[in-house]
Amino acid sequence: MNPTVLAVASEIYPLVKTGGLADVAGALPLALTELGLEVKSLMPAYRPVLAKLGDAPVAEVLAIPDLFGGPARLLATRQAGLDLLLLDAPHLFDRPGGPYITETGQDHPDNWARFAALGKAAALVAGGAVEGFQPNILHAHDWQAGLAPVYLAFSGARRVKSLLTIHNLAFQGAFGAEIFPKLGLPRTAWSLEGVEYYGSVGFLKGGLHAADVVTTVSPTYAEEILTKEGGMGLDGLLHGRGDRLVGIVNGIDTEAWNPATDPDLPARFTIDALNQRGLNKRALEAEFGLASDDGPIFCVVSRLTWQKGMDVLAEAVDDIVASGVRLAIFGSGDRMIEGAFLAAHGRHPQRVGVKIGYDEALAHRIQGGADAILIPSRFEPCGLTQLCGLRYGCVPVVSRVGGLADTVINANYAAVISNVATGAIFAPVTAKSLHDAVVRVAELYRQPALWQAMQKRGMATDVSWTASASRYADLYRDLLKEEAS
Ligand SMILES: Nc1ncnc2c1ncn2[C@@H]1O[C@H](COP(=O)(O)OP(=O)(O)O[C@H]2O[C@H](CO)[C@@H](O)[C@H](O)[C@H]2O)[C@@H](O)[C@H]1O
Repeated sequence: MNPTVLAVASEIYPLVKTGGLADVAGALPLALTELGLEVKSLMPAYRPVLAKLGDAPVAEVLAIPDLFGGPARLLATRQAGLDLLLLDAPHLFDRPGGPYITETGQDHPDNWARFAALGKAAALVAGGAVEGFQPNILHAHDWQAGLAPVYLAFSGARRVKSLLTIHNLAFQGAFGAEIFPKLGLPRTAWSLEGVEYYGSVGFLKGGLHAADVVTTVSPTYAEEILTKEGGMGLDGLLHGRGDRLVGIVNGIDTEAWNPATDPDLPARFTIDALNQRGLNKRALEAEFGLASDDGPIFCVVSRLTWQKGMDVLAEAVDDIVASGVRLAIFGSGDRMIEGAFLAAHGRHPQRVGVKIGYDEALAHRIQGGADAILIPSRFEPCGLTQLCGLRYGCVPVVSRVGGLADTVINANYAAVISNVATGAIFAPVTAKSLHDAVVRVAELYRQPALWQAMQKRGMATDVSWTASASRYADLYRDLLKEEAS
């Protein structure tokens, strides 16, 4: 049986994005479609999403008279090659602020209802509520879609198999027990096998139990979340899933991230015309106000948070500068960390360039001009920026965690002499070991033949979705076979 997939996510690039989840939810369906699968993606019709639709034809395909306190409908449309179902529920989604937080940075107080509504709508679609579309696979992403497999399981629609993908176990969607009666789930769902989680309602927890298969975004992260340190309280449950927990690394959209055609780059380049990259580096120096010299520029494109180890980088900045390299730091997040980087810029105006903000085009210009990208994450389910770095000849320097360890080949002695290294891996995540890694990589940079070979190997690495999308398709097929047998 060919899989027909309903993908459910709270953010999808290019419609709305707060992080890597949106990239995956935007790119995986396209890769699956290339493999011949039918995929529709369900997401909330946030105010800016509706504003972005422009002239695209939109059809109402389902009316839901009361969905958590107001009327809702599903709108079918196409955007950026994606077949979309938008959950239009104005009382939940037509408001200012981001997908999860208000304009003043607080969680929307009714997030439980907003994302329960997403899960409920997904189960309705899986149950055949949209004429002409009967999925046999429901693929939910992260806690915001965590209740989709739960509603599905309790709806009795056993013909549809479900997967839940964990993009980040740190976000679990836990809410007070008082919301349970409002979820419309049977009483039996208030249990260890249901949504009950240490006396509260756990959206992710419920989904991890209810889904037929749980996946996460790299094999190493799939192992890490089985440990006490990495499991964030869910390791016991995940252990219980046995071989129903699978790690599949992410890819990136290699059309959007193509240095040969990238409209955002001052100079486009290829493996065979790598010297063109130098123009981007000069432009980057100018953009970040860095002194021009023949040493390397290490960059950051990241949420500036504890997860990403950005506080550790802030601690290491002075030593890194003392070793002769320059830094171009871009991102936003934790105010303290932003402040620490701005202060470092104050101390070393021409050695540390800092920009606070969010800008896709600038992310491309940085990856296309810097020599190396620093990713000192404390944990990293997969990571996408190291994949972009590989593709753009921006050598990744990463901590040995999660998907970072799975996608970069460390330039240790053996890897260097056998010509397989694509970057550098360090551990533990401390200022000292990060600094040591920077020094080690800067030494490699000073050996141009070796360095260029490493850049080229990175650029030749397959970071597309092709292989991973096939693995998801195989998983779907295996699940459907179980159903048939
Ligand atoms: N200031 C800025 N301006 C422009 N673009 C910026 C930016 N800061 C970050 N980005 C972009 O946002 C994305 C972030 O990707 P990450 O893999 O770091 O995801 P994140 O930690 O959000 O998500 C979680 O989900 C993803 C997807 O599964 C996992 O890879 C990851 O490990 C997990 O933590 C990248 O596309 C990056 O280029």
